[in-house]
Amino acid sequence: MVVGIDTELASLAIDNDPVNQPDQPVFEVKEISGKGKGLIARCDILQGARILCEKPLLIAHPMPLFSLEQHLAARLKELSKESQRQFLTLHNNFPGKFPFSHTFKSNALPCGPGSSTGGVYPTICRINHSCIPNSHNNWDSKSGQETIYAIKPIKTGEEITIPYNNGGTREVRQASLKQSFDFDCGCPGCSRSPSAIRESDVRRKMIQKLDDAIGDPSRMQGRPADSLKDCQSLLEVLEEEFDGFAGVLVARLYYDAFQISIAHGDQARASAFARRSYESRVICEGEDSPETQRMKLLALKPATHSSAGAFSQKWKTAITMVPKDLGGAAFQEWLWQRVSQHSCTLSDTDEDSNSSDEEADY
Ligand SMILES: C[S@@+](CC[C@H](N)C(=O)[O-])C[C@H]1O[C@@H](n2cnc3c(N)ncnc32)[C@H](O)[C@@H]1O
Repeated sequence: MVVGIDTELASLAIDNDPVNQPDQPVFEVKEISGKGKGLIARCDILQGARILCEKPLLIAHPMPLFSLEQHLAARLKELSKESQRQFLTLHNNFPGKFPFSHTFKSNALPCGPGSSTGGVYPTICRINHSCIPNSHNNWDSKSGQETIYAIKPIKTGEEITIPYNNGGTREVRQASLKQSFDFDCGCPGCSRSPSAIRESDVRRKMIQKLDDAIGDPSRMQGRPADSLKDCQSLLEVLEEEFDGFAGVLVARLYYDAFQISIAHGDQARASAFARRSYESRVICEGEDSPETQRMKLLALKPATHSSAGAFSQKWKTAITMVPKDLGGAAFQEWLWQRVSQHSCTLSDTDEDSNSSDEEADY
């Protein structure tokens, strides 16, 4: 059975409001062996719960060290005594000359993905890095705040962690953390046995390879079924490497699957992929984040996307064709149907770009 517009989604607003009361934080700041201070959960925290939300003490754009020192000194004077104390007691990896700049650099988080503007926060900057993080940090441009959401269930006593870098093999991650923050990562991912690290490195390389292939527009145009297959494979590798939900990486891959589908006219699957991206974003950033809301809108109206039908209409479906009565496994089968019809994988050689794609309406 198929039904019309997804009224369930239209009225859906997933509630993951703060678990955190000002007088009862769900974490405590503690000394952690080999890492300085860190945040430890004081109770079990549910996946998708908002752990913390803070305004920056200071923000700064990239500038030479000397100018940054002057800029920070001036801004610091404008802060309350308590905020000054909070900044001055943050970790400094490079003590000595330029204390304000080096404290800033040891702690700053980008104000949004890819932003060169950085911000420092009294408590969020106590959160240590993990290559297999259990939390996600996100800049909310509307409220001008950084938020931290639990992307996995966190047990009482467990450390709350976020990723400081973009991944890669252990060697690549260690080198980038050393260069940017001057520390040797001691997270669970980096402390695995040599054989487990080798296996992890193979997965990390596969993640990179699949990501590159998915982002290739000519492949998306000429061999969309293979691009979708790569999305499905990426999902599996991410789950294995990240011990379950891989956070925003999953939201992004569903958005890629959305784009592949909608560019070939498949509104039904595009809507279903956007919905999954929306649900993943809610876990990572909450219901009200702009990206979450964008995914929700695309799930409801996939044809409004700028690349709708841009490559072809050969997979054309109407949004009303999303099956409503299929259970988990059967829905999965329907969702990735175009993948299972085509056995080609990343390792296969390139063939005639359209040879594996059918001209059929579903
Ligand atoms: C933003 S601060 C985090 C809070 C810091 N631990 C503190 O005491 O305030 C970043 C610093 O914490 C330490 N750190 C963070 N993650 C770590 C990890 N995975 N392994 C070892 N040290 C880590 C490093 O010294 C790093 O430069």
